Amino acid sequence: MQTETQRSSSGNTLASRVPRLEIRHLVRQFDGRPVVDDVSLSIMPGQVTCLLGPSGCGKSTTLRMIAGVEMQDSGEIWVDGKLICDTVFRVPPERRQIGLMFQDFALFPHLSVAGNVAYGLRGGKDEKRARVVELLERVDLLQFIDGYPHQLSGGEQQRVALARALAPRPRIMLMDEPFSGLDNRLRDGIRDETLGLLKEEDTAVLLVTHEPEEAMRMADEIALMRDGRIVQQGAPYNVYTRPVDRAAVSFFSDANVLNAQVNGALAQTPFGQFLAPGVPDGTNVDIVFRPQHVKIDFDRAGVGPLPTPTDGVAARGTVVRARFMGHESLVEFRMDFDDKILKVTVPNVFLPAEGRVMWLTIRRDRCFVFPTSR
Ligand SMILES: Nc1ncnc2c1ncn2[C@@H]1O[C@H](COP(=O)(O)OP(=O)(O)OP(=O)(O)O)[C@@H](O)[C@H]1O
Repeated sequence: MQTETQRSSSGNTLASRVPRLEIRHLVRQFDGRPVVDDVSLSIMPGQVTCLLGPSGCGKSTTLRMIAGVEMQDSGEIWVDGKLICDTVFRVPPERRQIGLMFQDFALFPHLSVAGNVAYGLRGGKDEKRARVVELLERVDLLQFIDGYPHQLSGGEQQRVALARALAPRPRIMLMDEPFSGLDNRLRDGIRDETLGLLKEEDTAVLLVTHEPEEAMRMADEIALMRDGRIVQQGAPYNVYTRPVDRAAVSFFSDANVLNAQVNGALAQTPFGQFLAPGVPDGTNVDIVFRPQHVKIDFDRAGVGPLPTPTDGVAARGTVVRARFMGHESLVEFRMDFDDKILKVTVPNVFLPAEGRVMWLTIRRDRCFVFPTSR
């Protein structure tokens, strides 16, 4: 039975609350191994969700099931409140109104730019031509309308591919590492341009990437995937600042780890005590913090800074290496208390000499305490 929401015309408030794309409990196994394991997510019109995770975690397989070129073992795919695929019913890929943009976007070499963009379009000649012109104008390539792919640079070809994917006004765009073939200089501009166009068209976007920076730059929401499962989902800021576990911290940046044991809901370390509320006595925990959240202080005749509530106790270390990284400096310390290396980043240029003794404190509000999983 149709719901009120499904019947309402697109654009009104009722319809806009229905996810453009919703996948429910998708599972896909290969050789008895689940590579996509109970994945669910929903994306609203005009929203960009990034499926982010390391190589082999099941991102592309998820995308292929949504596109309809791979069948799930179980689970459902819904578009605009209508079921398009479960294990018995299946709308074929060409009728799903889903656009695809992959890394090897392969324009047809024998077709002109106009021919490429018009490829998936239906309708009369004039109507098609008007849409091609409109899109080439928007990607700023109208002057190449009668040119051929081999006459264009990589970035220009990518923009033609974007115009081709957008031409039939797909409701959903699936993108699999679409920018990884481009050099850094071009990439940022094309990413922003692509995002602008997709938002204007109110397309729901699922972008697959293994690069956290790309996900942070593009996504309204990040779904962090590992071993076939979504382990965390939310706005980039939340995923970055409230990671679910140690691996989630490390996926976004370098991470330092202190090991400690909990006693009376406190973990005792050379940097002072850390709260571990609700963690039973005797539990081993990892105290995880990013290099940018360590403060460096000078040694004053063997004495460091006094303890403070925000930064805890200072611990002493010796510089083993300092490197200028462009917008920051990375300094590595060998700590007196365990002989292990801690990484610290400092804005701009800070390059203390190797062998110099200094004192480190950690911003306690930026530390994460997780039970050790080993
Ligand atoms: N047709 C297939 N037959 C057997 N195994 C497969 C098949 N397709 C994918 N796999 C396996 O499933 C796992 C997930 O692959 P998938 O391509 O979805 O990962 P991914 O996260 O997209 O990785 P990448 O970022 O490297 O593309 C991998 O171990 C892969 O080898």
